Formats: sequence, structure tokens, C-alpha cells
Amino acid sequence: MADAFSLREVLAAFQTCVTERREVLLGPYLSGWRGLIRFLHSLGAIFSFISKDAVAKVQIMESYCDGEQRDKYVSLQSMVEYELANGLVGVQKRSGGPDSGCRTVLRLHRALRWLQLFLEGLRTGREDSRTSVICTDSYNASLATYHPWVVRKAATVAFCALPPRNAFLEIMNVGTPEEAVAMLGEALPYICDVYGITQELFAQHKLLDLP
Ligand SMILES: CCCCCCCC/C=C\CCCCCCCC(=O)N[C@@H](COP(=O)(O)O)[C@H](O)/C=C/CCCCCCCCCCCCC
Repeated sequence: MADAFSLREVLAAFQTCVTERREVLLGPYLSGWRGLIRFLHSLGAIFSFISKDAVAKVQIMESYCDGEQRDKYVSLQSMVEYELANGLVGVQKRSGGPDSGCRTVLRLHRALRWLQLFLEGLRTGREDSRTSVICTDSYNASLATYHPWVVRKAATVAFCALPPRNAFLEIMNVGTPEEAVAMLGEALPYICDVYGITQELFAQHKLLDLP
């Protein structure tokens, strides 16, 4: 099936994100997100409010990457430099203008922290552990801080629909649960690396609290 989720492709995308100069390339970064969103779609309509928001953010970034200033949106580093130098990042409050690349990536970046915690929880969890609990714990330790009550509530209800851990590992399309766990062990360092570089870059430029 052409559109089926492939953890291998997501892994390859996050792996090729980071250059030798420790820059994060936006092309593979967004293609990693596209792969994750494809997986989210396969989990059913209850997750559609989450995937809609993720798709919207990826689309904003794709429009910058394909737009007139595309050469400034090759990497996170070039994007930050360009948007800061040109006063495109609204550091005080949302201006009503188009969302900047920095603000949009920040939302995805925070979600990447959730993903890191969730995949680590899945990888190290017991066979009989509940995916919904792993997901809720990871969410509460990361993204939930930035979400209003109503979003937190809706997200927590949706998590209850997640299949048990082994069924979840099977739908990841990698093979047996053991093979999926091994692949998660391979994937996580790349995701952590992308997260760490982005965190440092945004902290350095005081961009971690963009409204
Ligand atoms: C390796 C395979 C297994 C794991 C596959 C996981 C697939 C996950 C795919 C996508 C993750 C969703 C990313 C959501 C981005 C949310 C960004 C955000 O925080 N947006 C909020 C703030 O935006 P602004 O208003 O400031 O523009 C927005 O309010 C959010 C609304 C929607 C709710 C977001 C809930 C996020 C829950 C993340 C957990 C996803 C659960 C997936 C279950 C496996």
C-alpha cells in the first residue's frame, strides 16, 4: 500500500535531518512529520483534531519552504537567522499576521518531546503496559503544559482509544513487537538529536516561549 505508515521511512527522515555541521534540514524534518501524521490517521477519526492541527503546521512550513524565500528555509538555523534579522518573529504576542516559521516549528518541536517520551515509554514498557497510560504520562510531562484545559481533556479522552501496547507495536508495520522495539531503539537517538539541536538553537535565541 503506497500510503502505509513506515517507521523505517520516519527513521530515515529524522536521520537525514542532521547535517555534518549539526544543522537541521527542514525538508527531511517535515517529511518525518508527514510520516508520523500518516500513522496518526490510521488510528481513526478520534485523533483527527490532533492530526488536523499537525497537518496545518506542516503546511505552513511547507509553504515557506516552497515560497519565494525558499533558500532561507533550508534549515532551522537559516530560518531562525532570516526571520530574526527581518523582524518576522512576533516575540510579544500573536500579531494576527501569518504565523512565523519559528513559532510554527516551536509547536512541532514541543510535540517532538512528547514523541520522544512516548516512544521511550513504549520501548521500555512491559508487555502488558497500557499505551493510553504511556501516552498520557508522556503528554502530561511535555505538551500538556502548553495546552488549555479543553485541549488537554480532549487529548486525554482520545488516548483512551489507543490499542494495547503489542497491538500498537504491530500496527507500526515493522514486524513483530520485538522487531518494532528494536527499531524504536534505533530511531530514538536520531529523534533525540534533532530535539536537542533545536532546543539549543531556540534557547540561544530566546525563542522557546513564542506566543
Ligand atoms: C513511531 C510511531 C509511533 C508514534 C506515532 C505517533 C504519531 C503522532 C503524530 C503526530 C503527533 C501530533 C502532533 C501534534 C502537534 C500539536 C502542536 C500543538 O501543540 N498545537 C496546539 C497549539 O497550537 P497553536 O494554537 O499555538 O497554533 C494546538 O492548540 C493543538 C491542538 C490539537 C491537540 C494537540 C494534542 C497533542 C497530543 C499529541 C499526542 C498525539 C497522540 C498520538 C497517539 C499515538
